[in-house]
Amino acid sequence: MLYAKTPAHEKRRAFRERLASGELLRFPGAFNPLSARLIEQRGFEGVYVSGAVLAADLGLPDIGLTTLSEVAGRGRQIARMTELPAIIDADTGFGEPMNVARTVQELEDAGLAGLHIEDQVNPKRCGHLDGKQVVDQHTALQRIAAAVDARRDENFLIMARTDIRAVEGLDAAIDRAKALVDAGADAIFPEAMATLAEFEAVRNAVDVPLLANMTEFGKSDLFTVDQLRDVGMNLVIWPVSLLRLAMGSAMRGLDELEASGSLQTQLDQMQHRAELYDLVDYPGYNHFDTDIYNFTITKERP
Ligand SMILES: C[C@](O)(C(=O)O)[C@H](CC(=O)O)C(=O)O
Ligand SMILES: [Mg+2]
Repeated sequence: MLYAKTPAHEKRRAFRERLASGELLRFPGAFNPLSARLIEQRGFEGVYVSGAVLAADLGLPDIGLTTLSEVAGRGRQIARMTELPAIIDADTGFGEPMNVARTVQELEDAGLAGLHIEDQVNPKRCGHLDGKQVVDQHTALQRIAAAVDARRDENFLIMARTDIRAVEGLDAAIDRAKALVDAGADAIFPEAMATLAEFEAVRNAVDVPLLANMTEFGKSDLFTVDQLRDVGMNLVIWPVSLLRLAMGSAMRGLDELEASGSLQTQLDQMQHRAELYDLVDYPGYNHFDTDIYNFTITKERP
């Protein structure tokens, strides 16, 4: 009801404990607060808040146009809806190391369980596109050191993402991952790995938890959870997938509506009113006022 009950520090503590166990935790990307609830209801271990989705939601490309306030605001709306830990994409940290420090504190205050900061230059781009550029190692490490220094909850996860694989190759990615860990990163997000063997090579090089990005239409094949577990990954995200599914479904629905003038044939594609009301916990509001939930909804689709 209303919001999740688990306080942020407790979500972070439990998240760190699970991460330390070495298991693979699955974090689909929530494209809005309601979808975070769905991710929880469907049995996943956490929620990812994607920068690409945040930008796309506003009709913007993913090139660093969104502001820290927008990102923190959306992160807060999503994190408070679920008992699960939510980790958020902080892009390049919104500027210089001092901006990174402020970013960490804002996102901590917003109730997130952690974030990732990447080593791209500004303007950044999706990690699965060609033509990326990364900052020098010193700058990349400064960003992470500033992030680690700024957090107030030691369980707030500071993950370093490196985009260097697509620019300078796997050896450079391994070197940078090691340096980022030495700078204090709690976890590494090796972006745009081409094969499972590449994930495995990073696994063999560092001891901290590793994240695999299973974004569609990118540089990585869509490996299964079992395959990623076998090569020692600890977190997997499907950052934009729910938005892609929802928008694909919306496109087909609109085409049908435009063509036939009715959505009657689409009902079985839709979340039923009863499912929606269950997700937003209508019955729970009787706690305040028993006049609120005093109706029944038939679950059959006409
Ligand atoms: C993970 C990512 O940073 C995101 O913003 O969700 C993107 C995803 C995408 O654009 O497909 C990325 O750079 O991989
Ligand atoms: Mg991103």
